[in-house]
Amino acid sequence: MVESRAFSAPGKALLVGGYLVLDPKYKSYVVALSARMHGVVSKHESEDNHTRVTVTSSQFNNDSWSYIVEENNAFFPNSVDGKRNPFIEMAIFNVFTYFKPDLSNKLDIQIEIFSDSGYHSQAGSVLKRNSFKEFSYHSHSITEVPKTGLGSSAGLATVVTAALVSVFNPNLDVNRDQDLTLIHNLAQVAHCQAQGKVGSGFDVAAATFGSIMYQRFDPRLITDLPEHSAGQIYGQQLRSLVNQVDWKVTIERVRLPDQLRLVMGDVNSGSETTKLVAKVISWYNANLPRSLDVYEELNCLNEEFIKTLGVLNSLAAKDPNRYAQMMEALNGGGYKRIMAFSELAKLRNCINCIRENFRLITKESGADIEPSVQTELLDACMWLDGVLTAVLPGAGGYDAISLITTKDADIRSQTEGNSAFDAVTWLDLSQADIGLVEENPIHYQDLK
Ligand SMILES: Nc1ncnc2c1ncn2[C@@H]1O[C@H](COP(=O)(O)OP(=O)(O)OP(=O)(O)O)[C@@H](O)[C@H]1O
Ligand SMILES: C[C@@](O)(CCOP(=O)(O)O)CC(=O)O
Repeated sequence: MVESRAFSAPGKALLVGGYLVLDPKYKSYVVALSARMHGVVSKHESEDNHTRVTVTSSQFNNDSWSYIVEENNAFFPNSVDGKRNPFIEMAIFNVFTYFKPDLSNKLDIQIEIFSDSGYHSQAGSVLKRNSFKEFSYHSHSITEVPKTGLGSSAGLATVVTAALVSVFNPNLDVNRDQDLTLIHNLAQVAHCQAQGKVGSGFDVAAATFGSIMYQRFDPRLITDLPEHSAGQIYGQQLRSLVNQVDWKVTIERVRLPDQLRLVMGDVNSGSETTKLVAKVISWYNANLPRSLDVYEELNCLNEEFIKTLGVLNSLAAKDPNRYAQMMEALNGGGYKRIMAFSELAKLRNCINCIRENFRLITKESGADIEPSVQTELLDACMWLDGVLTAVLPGAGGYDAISLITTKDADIRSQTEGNSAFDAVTWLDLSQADIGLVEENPIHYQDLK
């Protein structure tokens, strides 16, 4: 019998810290989501004289990417049919290079990818399920299906990395921090190289560790690695970076306060983060020192927001009566009653001021971080019963919006038939703080 293993990793919403988190000195707050990316891996003896890795994503018009990997080609994956996926390629390259496996017995490694519905707009998809899981099947390839911005590429890089690590280290245990750190470091390198070295890595960190307060590592750790073609030298430096170097990254596990939850709404559009980042960086550089003042102010607001969530968290445990009154106020108590609670007022004021600063950057940089249609939508959300805050997560723009609401808030029924919310599809997902987990491979069989 062929032995399989399966892993899954969550999507993310960066609630505060967008853009600033690209600089290691600023903190961000990332919520991991119930929408997850899954990878099921099996290892066979190769039937020809090659080691092969084939990754299939049958949900997307039977997409598949097949690579031959050889030591004498410095483990650089060579596409069998010219079809390429940079995230998969860089995960294969870095895991093989790290383990430097003896490939005299040729392997045939197969990885099946499954992604939960929240990652992509669902128009025209068909559900297939078994008694454990259900997934949406699309008639188009992965690059043609609109995404919601939950970090599918980070999830993919993380599960493919975990799957391959499990092939070369059968004792892999994702409940051990040391093993998680190995996967995190390798997946960061792979994702960063595949993405063109622009991201802060918060998405890979959340895919691995779950909901976190995140401060990034120095980007030079990865950009200073030698060219891939450097072969052995690349391998030595990669192993040293992954095993020995202190990344000086802050990853502290967090959770939203009790009785609060995250609601995400897809606006069916999507934004290109790399283009937004390029515009913001050029605005920042052209407007120093004023732009630094804007960032410093944003940072104070972000820190205040993160701190106040912590205060709410302890209040829920220490003073449950007052906490219950706060939840009641949010559930339709009206503006005055909500703002009478200093912690709630603080959280709302922080978000209002953060949004104001991003509208200023939007105007001055030309990057659509909070375009006016989204301003109207977020403002409309703030009037709904049960809503504490409404933000554009991450890079902003036209990716899904994020609300923090009470657990009793019924956003769907309050917005149904209201033209202010015509553009929004509420996603069927919530926060789920856990990062990478091992799954049962049987749960992915016989989907109908
Ligand atoms: N289920 C999947 N199967 C195979 N490849 C996938 C899958 N999901 C995502 N990908 C890869 O990730 C790419 C999308 O990554 P991209 O970084 O643009 O979006 P994202 O990570 O979902 O969103 P964001 O960066 O806004 O959080 C796809 O083009 C594809 O290469
Ligand atoms: C703009 C940025 O800070 C956040 C991007 O977030 P998202 O991928 O749009 O959710 C970039 C990054 O941190 O990688």
